[in-house]
Amino acid sequence: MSNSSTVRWDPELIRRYDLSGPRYTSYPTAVQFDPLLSPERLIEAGLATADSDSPLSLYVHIPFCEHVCYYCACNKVITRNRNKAQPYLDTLYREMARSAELFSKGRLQGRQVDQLHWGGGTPTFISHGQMTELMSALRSNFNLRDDDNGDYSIEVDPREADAETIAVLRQIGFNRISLGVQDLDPRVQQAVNRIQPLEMTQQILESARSEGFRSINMDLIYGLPHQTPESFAATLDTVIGLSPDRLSVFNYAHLPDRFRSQKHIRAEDLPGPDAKLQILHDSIDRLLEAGYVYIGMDHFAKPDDSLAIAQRSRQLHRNFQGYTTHADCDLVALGVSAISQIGDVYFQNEHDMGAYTRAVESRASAVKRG
Ligand SMILES: C=Cc1c2[nH]c(c1C)Cc1[nH]c(c(CCC(=O)O)c1C)Cc1[nH]c(c(C)c1CCC(=O)O)Cc1[nH]c(c(C)c1C=C)C2
Ligand SMILES: C[C@H]1O[C@@H](n2cnc3c(N)ncnc32)[C@H](O)[C@@H]1O
Ligand code: MET
Ligand code: SF4
Repeated sequence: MSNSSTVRWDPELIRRYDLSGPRYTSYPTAVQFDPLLSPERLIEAGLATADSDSPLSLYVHIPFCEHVCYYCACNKVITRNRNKAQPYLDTLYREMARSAELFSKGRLQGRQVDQLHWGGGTPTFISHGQMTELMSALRSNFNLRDDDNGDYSIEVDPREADAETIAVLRQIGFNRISLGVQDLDPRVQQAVNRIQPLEMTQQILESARSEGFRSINMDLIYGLPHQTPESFAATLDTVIGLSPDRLSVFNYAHLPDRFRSQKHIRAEDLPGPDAKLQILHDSIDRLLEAGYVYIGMDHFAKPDDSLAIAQRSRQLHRNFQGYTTHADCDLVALGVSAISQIGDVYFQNEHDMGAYTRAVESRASAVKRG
């Protein structure tokens, strides 16, 4: 789409593609990984094609959540035991030192980190002290910017943060934030086990604004149990009233055999394909009317947001994490199940916490396949 003020809408086309296929959320799809290459050979191949001048993008995965949201398809560990965080961080530090040595030392010395993202799970599950220490460790291993000109973002669950958390995040160097909202309807929230009153989201949003975060994103999901075109329109109107800089509106992927907690969601409570299509259609119309620009896939942004500006100047790029204004970065990803991209090669870390920990303990790397 070159001209962002309108979206061409072709119901025929949509029906034709209303099939299950490999999901776009995960490019490359699993089949494109080659399990036969050893991790060492992979890393060599990536290093051989890596560009020594290109900036770096860093991703850190923090998998813990205190409560399970039934719909969730993310790689996470549900626990109330905060003592689990430190051993994981210790493993992460070990992996980090090795990754820095491989990808930011020697020939690749000093590559500037233009993009940093902490995702999860719930990154704010760890304590303020642990977050501060994690950022310091990243700074001492990689060349982080200190001029606030990088895109340094974090996923925040409003139920797991307060004004002080937001202040700490800003202080340690984050300038973008993404809030998980999903749906504001109490009935939907109940059905997905995620009770999050509007006031909670509002408070975190206000804190983020007053701390000077330059971009605030919110995640919504359509297709959740008990949603109707009317109920989702109400959620969307309230969200538009909150005026986030960006909005992600994800299509709920219901795969209960793969994501066990989705078995708590009854198929008969889900909106049917027609209702879902109506919700999507209404949402796009409503967002365009409210002045948002359609970036592509699930993403919308205000016209003055860097993604929208990049789209107009044709500088918009997509990697497997989503849209980005950074074309040329190699991506170094740390943590359980994280995926890196160095030169022409993708690497995936061990998915399972035990396997990840053992791999880092024995060889300081958890790359499983690429
Ligand atoms: C942070 C949350 C999410 C991530 N992925 C999804 C969410 C909500 C969505 C998702 N990811 C996968 C599926 C399954 C679909 C299927 O066809 O089976 C769904 C609904 C699987 C998946 N995700 C990634 C890969 C490579 C795969 C397929 C391979 C596999 O089975 O392991 C990559 C990936 N997942 C997330 C991110 C941020 C990401 C890329 C960096 C998290
Ligand atoms: C990272 C974001 O992924 C979205 N998310 C989590 N699980 C699913 C799913 N099964 N289908 C679609 N989106 C999902 C949430 O909106 C979360 O905030
Ligand atoms: N766990 C956070 C939330 O649900 C971030 C998005 S989901 C990985 O709000
Ligand atoms: S949506 Fe976020 S908070 Fe909920 S289970 Fe998934 S990762 Fe955890």
